[in-house]
Amino acid sequence: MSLTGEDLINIRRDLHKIPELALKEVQTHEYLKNKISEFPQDFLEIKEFSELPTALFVRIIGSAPKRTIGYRADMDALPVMETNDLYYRSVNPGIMHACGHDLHMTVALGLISYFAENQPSDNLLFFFQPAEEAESGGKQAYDLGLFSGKYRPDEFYGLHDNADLTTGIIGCRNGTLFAGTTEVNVTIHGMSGHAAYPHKANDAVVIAANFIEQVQTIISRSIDPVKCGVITFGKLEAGTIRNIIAGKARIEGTIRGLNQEMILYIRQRIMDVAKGLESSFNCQIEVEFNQGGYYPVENDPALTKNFIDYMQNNENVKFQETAPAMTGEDFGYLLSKFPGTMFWLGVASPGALHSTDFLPHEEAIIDGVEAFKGFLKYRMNM
Ligand SMILES: CC(=O)N[C@@H](CCC[C@H](N)C(=O)O)C(=O)O
Repeated sequence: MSLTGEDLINIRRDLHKIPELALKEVQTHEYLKNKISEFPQDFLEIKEFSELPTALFVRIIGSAPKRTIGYRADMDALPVMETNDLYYRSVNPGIMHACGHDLHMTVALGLISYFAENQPSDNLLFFFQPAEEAESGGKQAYDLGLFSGKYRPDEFYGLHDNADLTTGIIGCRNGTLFAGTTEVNVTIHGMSGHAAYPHKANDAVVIAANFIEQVQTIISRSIDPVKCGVITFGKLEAGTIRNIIAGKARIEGTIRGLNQEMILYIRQRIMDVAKGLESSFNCQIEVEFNQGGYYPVENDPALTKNFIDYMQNNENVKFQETAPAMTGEDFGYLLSKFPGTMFWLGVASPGALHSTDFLPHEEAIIDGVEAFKGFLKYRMNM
């Protein structure tokens, strides 16, 4: 029997309890494997990879395949301390499914359980992907050659939950759905000293403060206001105690733009600011950039038109055309290799994505399974 709505909610709660960080999704991997082993196995294959041990492929062999349709569900959680008071709250302190990947995996399990019983006509490939929030697990899988031979999708789909959309709404747009991102790490080398003798030291905290302020003016003063860019520094570390001037500061952040040109422009301006501060503060500033697989998410024109047409014309689906978002996704890398579509699923959470009180409405899981199952059947003429 394919999974019921109640089964799906229980699965999501099980997964919610055991969040794991990027590339450490060991328990999650085991949980998924065990659950999938309970489904009929007649035309189902599970594939694991020693090169990317927490990843999992589930292939469902079609009855008369014309293509392989891929579906990606990300597995990792975030270093966030959950504040929701739930019986199924995270049991791993300081780690939380604050981006809804527990829900993404559950939707995939709902689809697998259905097609394990109702053989699809095309082949289906479900990719449980480690490391979406960091470390570019999708890119790693591609670069390791995992998508070769029978595991090569002809078209690829992926879903992300959306805290601001009404529960169950499917949101999508043709063209760019998500921004490209680049991680930026900055190390400022000043000179430590006694708090009472600033003239004999070079205060890395003051330099960091200037760096952050000046870099933020790139967005407000250097880029065309009708184009989008974001720079967020989410982590800042410096110093040891109040009365020692810090000799070193470390800043970690993320740059976002809806195209590569914007990302490269922001990178260049950050380097300009760093150079200027090196000379005005007589210090050294190291800047590292890492884009990994976080390319802009570009939905394929023809496949996405087909997807939107189906969702708009299906009376059981609530569809909304959405604007581009500045969230990032390494599914952008996979969509640069395989044509496909990424879409949103509304979960109406009171807390935002990545916040300690993110709390998606679980009924959305059933809506997500039904909407995408319907689309797959339509796509396969079933
Ligand atoms: C959907 C989502 O929240 N994705 C993350 C992706 C992070 C990419 C990279 N590690 C970075 O920080 O730039 C996001 O923060 O948008």
